[in-house]
Amino acid sequence: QSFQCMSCKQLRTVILFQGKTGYSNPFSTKMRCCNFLPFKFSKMCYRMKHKFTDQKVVEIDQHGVKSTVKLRKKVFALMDHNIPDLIGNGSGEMKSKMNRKDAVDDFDISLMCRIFPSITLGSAPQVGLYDGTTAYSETNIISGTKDFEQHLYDSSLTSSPLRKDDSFPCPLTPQSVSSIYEEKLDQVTREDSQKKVGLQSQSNLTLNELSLDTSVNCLPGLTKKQREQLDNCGFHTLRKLLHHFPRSYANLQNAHGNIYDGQYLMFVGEVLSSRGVRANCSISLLEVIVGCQIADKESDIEHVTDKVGKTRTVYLHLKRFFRGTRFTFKGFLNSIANKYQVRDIACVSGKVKTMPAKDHYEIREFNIDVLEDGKDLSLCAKERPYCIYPSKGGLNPTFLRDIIARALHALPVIVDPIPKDIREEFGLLSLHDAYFGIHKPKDISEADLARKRLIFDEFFYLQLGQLFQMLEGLGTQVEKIGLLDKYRRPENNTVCTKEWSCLTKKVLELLPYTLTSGQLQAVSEIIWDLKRPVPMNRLLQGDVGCGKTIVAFLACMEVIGSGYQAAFMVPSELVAIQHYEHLLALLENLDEVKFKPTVALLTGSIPIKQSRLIRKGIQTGEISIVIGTHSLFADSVEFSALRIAVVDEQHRFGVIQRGRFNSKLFYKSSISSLEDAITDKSSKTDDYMAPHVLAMSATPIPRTLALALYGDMSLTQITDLPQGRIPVQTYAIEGSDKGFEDAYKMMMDELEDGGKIYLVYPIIELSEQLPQLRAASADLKVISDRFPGYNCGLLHGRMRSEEKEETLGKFRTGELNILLATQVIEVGVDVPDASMMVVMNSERFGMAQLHQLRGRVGRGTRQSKCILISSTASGLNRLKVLEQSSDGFHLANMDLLLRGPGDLLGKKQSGHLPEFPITRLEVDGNILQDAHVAALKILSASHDLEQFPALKLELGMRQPLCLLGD
Ligand SMILES: Nc1ncnc2c1ncn2[C@@H]1O[C@H](COP(=O)(O)OP(=O)(O)OP(=O)(O)O)[C@@H](O)[C@H]1O
Repeated sequence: QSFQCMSCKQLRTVILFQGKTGYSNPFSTKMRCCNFLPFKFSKMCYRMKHKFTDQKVVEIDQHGVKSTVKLRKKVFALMDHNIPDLIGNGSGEMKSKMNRKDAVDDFDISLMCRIFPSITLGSAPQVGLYDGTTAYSETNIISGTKDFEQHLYDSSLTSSPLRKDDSFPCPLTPQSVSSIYEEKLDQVTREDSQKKVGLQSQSNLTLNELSLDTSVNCLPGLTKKQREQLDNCGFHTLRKLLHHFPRSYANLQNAHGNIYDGQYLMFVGEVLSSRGVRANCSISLLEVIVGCQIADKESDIEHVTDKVGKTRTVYLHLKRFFRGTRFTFKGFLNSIANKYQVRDIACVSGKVKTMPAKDHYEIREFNIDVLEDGKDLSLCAKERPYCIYPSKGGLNPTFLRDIIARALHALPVIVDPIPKDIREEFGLLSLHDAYFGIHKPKDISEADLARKRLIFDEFFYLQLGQLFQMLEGLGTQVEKIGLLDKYRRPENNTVCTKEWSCLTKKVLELLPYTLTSGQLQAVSEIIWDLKRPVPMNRLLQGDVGCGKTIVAFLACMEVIGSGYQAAFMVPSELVAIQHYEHLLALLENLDEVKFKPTVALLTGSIPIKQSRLIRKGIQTGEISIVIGTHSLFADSVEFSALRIAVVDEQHRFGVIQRGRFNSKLFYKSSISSLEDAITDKSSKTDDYMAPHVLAMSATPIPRTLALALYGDMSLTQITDLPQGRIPVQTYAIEGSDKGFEDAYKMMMDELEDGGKIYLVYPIIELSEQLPQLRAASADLKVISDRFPGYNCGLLHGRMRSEEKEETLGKFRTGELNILLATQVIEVGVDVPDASMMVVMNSERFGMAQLHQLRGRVGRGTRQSKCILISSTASGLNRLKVLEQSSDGFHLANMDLLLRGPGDLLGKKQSGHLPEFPITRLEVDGNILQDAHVAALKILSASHDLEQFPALKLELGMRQPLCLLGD
């Protein structure tokens, strides 16, 4: 394509050059120039009637095109000459056409001019970069109905099954298309469903073909672009689409009567205006005004549309602000404003704020959904929930709603892998009905039932997967039946004290206190498990200081009493040493030497020679219980007859690691030397069994969460505290000068009263980056000076193990009165007479962490105090919750309700939490129990799920988490 004296190629080069070098934003301009401008210009060159263009180009050409400078000049010349003149010199007709929106023929130069800001239109000021680009951005947004209508229209020209009659093609309005489509689809679906029922009962093949995992491509009317977009957003299958659940349901009659400031309300009304306004150079605003008819009284709601009851109109001013220069361009403002057209019927929800004018309300944080069947205002009078979908990956909710509706229609009726009798027993909808109920509920109770069914599924497959995996790991049918039996009747799973081993009973007698009923129950449950030929996998939960350690010790004694070994793993060396000493002290009083188990300590800092000896002792069976840190995992540690592995503070080790003990199988070859001294040999028949695992957690988490997270484990909770414990008095104070003075005064009172104080710091050394944080070592002198006559010590993670132990020992014996420490003391440190804790910069700690820290005091019978100093006022509110309760379970439940499971468990731990797209663990816990029972029923009927092929298939599709470790 050439243009007289200047070839099209030359022209393109010129424009590209200009694009590359001439604009202030070269990147975006370059892209636009490359893609768009040359094409448009080449088209322009065709227009021979533009004589002026002709003339100019000839004139420009005389400059020659050899040097770059000349080339640039040429372009500028081209650009600087008014383009309307260029294209329409002498053609007033053309100019007037350009002003008429619909008159733009094959070449829209005005649009091009608006896109490229340096092209000026006459003497008009330059226009914004995004101005006029609405049309482009809009075409980028997938518009389901539009494309589908197009498809319908196209297919109507061919012999489409959806074609209504022979009068096609005719001008189709969106409404007519929509209704034709619905009508036809309903008809087709009904027929299809009937066919499918028959087919499904005939062959399995059909069942697979019609499964939920059919590709979305099976949906009618999808364009190629839509398919791609669905694919990019992860909607590959019908299941994926149907599992895009509504975010909420709009109750179409929510707002009525008086409306007050701050209420969260839902309205349905008509869009009266929508505009995008540029407030200043960097702030813009979208304002949509919606007029809604609301009933004056609740009883009048039904008559909103028939106007029988008393109604009034309220005006909602929806305002959304945008900050940033790029949001102030006209194109952007037009595009956002055009999303809502006058007379659209929209469902609006948000927090209302009264405006000075009567019945006018402002909503700044709002959701607005244009109703697809919005023309029917009578919707307002129907008790009909309206699904509000979240958008995903750029797909707008309206399109998603439409496509989900199509997926529903394509859904086979018999799609449910859960047997009918199980559904009936637990009052569940069929899966088909559940999908309809959740996406197209007739009323909210139907949506509720549907939700229940889908939540049930989430729990059920998780439980089924976990139990199935456990059963797979067992060798014999007897073991499998035993395991299922255990889960089925947990209340019977206890062994009374009389039946405990002699060693356990003797240790129990040595205790300076009596066990609480929670502790007794826990030991009985664990011993019941230990007596079984199936490896135990149990989680022992309890609040800080409830006495879990002794429960675990007794469990260890039980297996040692039967001639086996025990391993006790803790998260820090400090705690390992403490437990070691505690156990030695306890066993010291054991009279009969033959009963006395050999206790060893194995941590990373034990000299190599000594640790070699210990490992040998473990291997030969001389050592019956070893307490240590993660070094117990090392491959070099081989047990002679490991029967129980206690994993303390399991959240620190993660879920997978505990499985590693399973590889340390019991070997019969070398039998413990203790064996001869033992009388109880009851359970020594099973030679190659993985050890029992008892995991302990001092971070109480609600039962539902624990079951979801550790579904493969039995759960024991100690909910009581030893007698005489007085709740710790907690004070949250601001770290002002006065706050510190108050804290120091309380500390002085405590010291004078004979108490011991922990001072907890977030860091060891002062940090330049975080000057607001107080540091332990920097404060040592300050505190020593402040409390003359009292000894202060320092404890932190960078100290060597012996130093730490020495310091803690001094604090324990009372040589030190104040211990300045970091979080090292958070877990397991037990100094029963420590009576006060002051936490500096408490806002830096999580709630669970603070509760743990606080648990270091109040472990004796003395009234203890905990002062939480916050350096920010905002952090103080959060800390106030701790002031009100010292019950870990209560705090965990509160936390779960307020923050959800992710925040409660923390990033690392919640990573192990299975995904629950619809379940809210904080409120749906009750369904978990049903799901658990149902899973047991299924597995009891068929251990390998062979009788339930559909269930097995579904289980495979859902890929439950492997929680058992390696
Ligand atoms: N039944 C009881 N009566 C009185 N004191 C008890 C009882 N059980 C345990 N204790 C004592 O309570 C203190 C706390 O026990 P332990 O260290 O076992 O708690 P814990 O549950 O492990 O707490 P943490 O998770 O904070 O370590 C210990 O000093 C222990 O000796």
